[in-house]
Amino acid sequence: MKAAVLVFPGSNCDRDLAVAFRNAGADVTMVWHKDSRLPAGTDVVAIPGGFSFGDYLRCGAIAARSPITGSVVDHARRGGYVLGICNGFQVLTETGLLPGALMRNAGLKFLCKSVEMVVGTTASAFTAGYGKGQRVSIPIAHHDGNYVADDRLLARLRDEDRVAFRYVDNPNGSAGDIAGVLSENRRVLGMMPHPERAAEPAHGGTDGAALFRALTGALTPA
Ligand SMILES: NC(=O)CC[C@H](N)C(=O)O
Repeated sequence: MKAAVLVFPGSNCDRDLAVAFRNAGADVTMVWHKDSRLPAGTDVVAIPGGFSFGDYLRCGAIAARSPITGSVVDHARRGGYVLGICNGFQVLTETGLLPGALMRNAGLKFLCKSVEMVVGTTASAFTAGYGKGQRVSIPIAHHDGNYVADDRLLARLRDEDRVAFRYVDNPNGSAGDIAGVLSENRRVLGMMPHPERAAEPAHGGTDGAALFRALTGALTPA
């Protein structure tokens, strides 16, 4: 399975994300945002956390207009997989690949801690390694993680079983306690918590590793 990890000026979780994918058995290529094409045969595009372009304008807004992003949108429209974590989730809402928006945390503070989440659905290549309703503990580190969606969108996400993760104790004001959402075809996932920061025992927790294992396993030919 081939993963392309994007790197923007200000990305700071790109190498951790690459390590998590490699440990799961993926073949990883780092891709600078000024490239306009993804490596041939890319199965998954991974958009890492950080502060792309210093979070100017809105988090992820400038990265959503980088040369590589057009190829990411094409990849997703062709049915390719995309994983956006934290700033990556913000980029995905800014491109329109995922609905809703990420606004300032309700408490207006940067939050950096581990949070409990519940797995909302196992019906995706990202979440198939968990049990439905399973509780996982994964770190967050953001100031704009407040997921905003109107009632219609919330009902739609719920009816289509697209809420991948929910906070147990909502840290940032997110609508519907949503911590991660899937696209309509279930191949694009955006999530605020960082599974790559809970992927090996030295991190203090390994609940994030199942995501990388499940995704890599699902896309690796037998
Ligand atoms: N860790 C991150 O990706 C941070 C995301 C974003 N820049 C924020 O603080 O909201």
